[in-house]
Amino acid sequence: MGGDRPSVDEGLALIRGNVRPLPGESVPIDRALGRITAVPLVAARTVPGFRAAAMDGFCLRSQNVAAATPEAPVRLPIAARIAAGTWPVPLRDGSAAGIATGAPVPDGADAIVMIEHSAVETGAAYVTISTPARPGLNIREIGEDAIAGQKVLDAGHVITPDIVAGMAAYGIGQVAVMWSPRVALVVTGSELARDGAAIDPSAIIDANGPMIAATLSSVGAILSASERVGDDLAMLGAALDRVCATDADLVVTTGGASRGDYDFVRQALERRGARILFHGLSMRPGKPILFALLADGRPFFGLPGNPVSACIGMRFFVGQALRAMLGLPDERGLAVISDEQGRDDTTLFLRGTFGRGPSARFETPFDQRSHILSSLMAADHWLRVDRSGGETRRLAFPKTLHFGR
Ligand SMILES: Nc1nc2c(c(=O)[nH]1)N[C@H]1C(S)=C(S)[C@@H](COP(=O)(O)OP(=O)(O)OC[C@H]3O[C@@H](n4cnc5c(N)ncnc54)[C@H](O)[C@@H]3O)O[C@H]1N2
Ligand code: MOO
Repeated sequence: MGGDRPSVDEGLALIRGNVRPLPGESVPIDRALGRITAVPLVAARTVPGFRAAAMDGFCLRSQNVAAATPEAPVRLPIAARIAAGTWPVPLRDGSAAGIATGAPVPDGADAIVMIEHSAVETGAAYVTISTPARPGLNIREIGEDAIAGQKVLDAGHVITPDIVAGMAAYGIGQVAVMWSPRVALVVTGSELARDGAAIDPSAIIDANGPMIAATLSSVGAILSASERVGDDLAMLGAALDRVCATDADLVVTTGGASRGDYDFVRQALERRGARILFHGLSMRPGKPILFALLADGRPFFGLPGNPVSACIGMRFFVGQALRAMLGLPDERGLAVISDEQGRDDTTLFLRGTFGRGPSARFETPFDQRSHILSSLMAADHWLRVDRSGGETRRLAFPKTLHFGR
């Protein structure tokens, strides 16, 4: 491969610029978890919808207890007991009503004194209040969380359990989400066996296929078609034709991305009229990655066969395409302090971990070769190091692809 490969940032920009967002669809709230909001969420209800008690205690008029102290408590008749889920009658001046957290505050009351600052007399007809209260004390005001019609979340958010809680509270029963991307996969390699059963001595077990399937499922994308082929141009071409005939939004291969005698991915693509946007990026590992648009415009990734390189391809580059499809912004790493010096004009992706010591340095004590999966399993973050023009940038990324913020 030539020495004039695009940089990682140029590659990411090419992906962003050539992958269109998918359409949206409407789903009920109980099927929304993990999906991505396609439009801003708007509250259907005002919350709180009424003035509500924030504490268990007594609602009253603050003026009536202005002089209350533990030494000189104020005695008030108990006019009612108000439970949550009931609608109270107005409170008469000079009286108090027992009230439960979440219950509507009656007209005429402007404060709630916590039960801890009260004593109910035998017979429960009177309460003594031993503290003054300011107007509004322990009352949740109407709409202080959200007003009906108000935007409560932007488009482009992964729906998490807390967002499900908000949607339920604000009366949003149905939500517009982005389609789940459908991905077709062709795993190439004559040496690949499916699992540990009776494999011949030169065979290895397919790691990339399961990794790709798992990555997709972890972000709510769908592995919609999957094939395995040996290193043979005709067989690869036929497999590509089959998966491209499906409704996949994106096609991925692993292996055969380099330039050896058995590396046919590029040839098979070119014969099918694909437009290669890059083949090789200035990075290590994962350098031979290929990104193309199929003749019909769908995006295609040829991931290198080395398992760590394939992981990087999925994590950062297929991940970028999925982000573009889902209307999500580019990912931003976290600037960290590390001893890694990088290499001029080559991005390094290093397996690492945040230091456990007080120095807060990012550490990279792992075997960084691209066939060593054990070190990738042990690491918890990627460190991306870019050095150019005397400047070094070090950014940490969570090891696993995710679309949260
Ligand atoms: N002369 C050159 N040789 C290589 C170059 C190069 O530039 N010039 N690049 C190296 C780099 S970097 C990488 S990465 C690999 C890319 O290889 P390919 O994409 O062509 O993949 P293969 O040759 O098929 O396999 C490479 C390696 O990975 C193993 N492999 C393949 N598929 C799987 C899988 N599904 N699960 C687990 N392991 C897999 C395969 O057995 C090989 O060991 O090329 C270098 N060579
Ligand atoms: O970059 Mo390859 O991806 O070194 O093994």
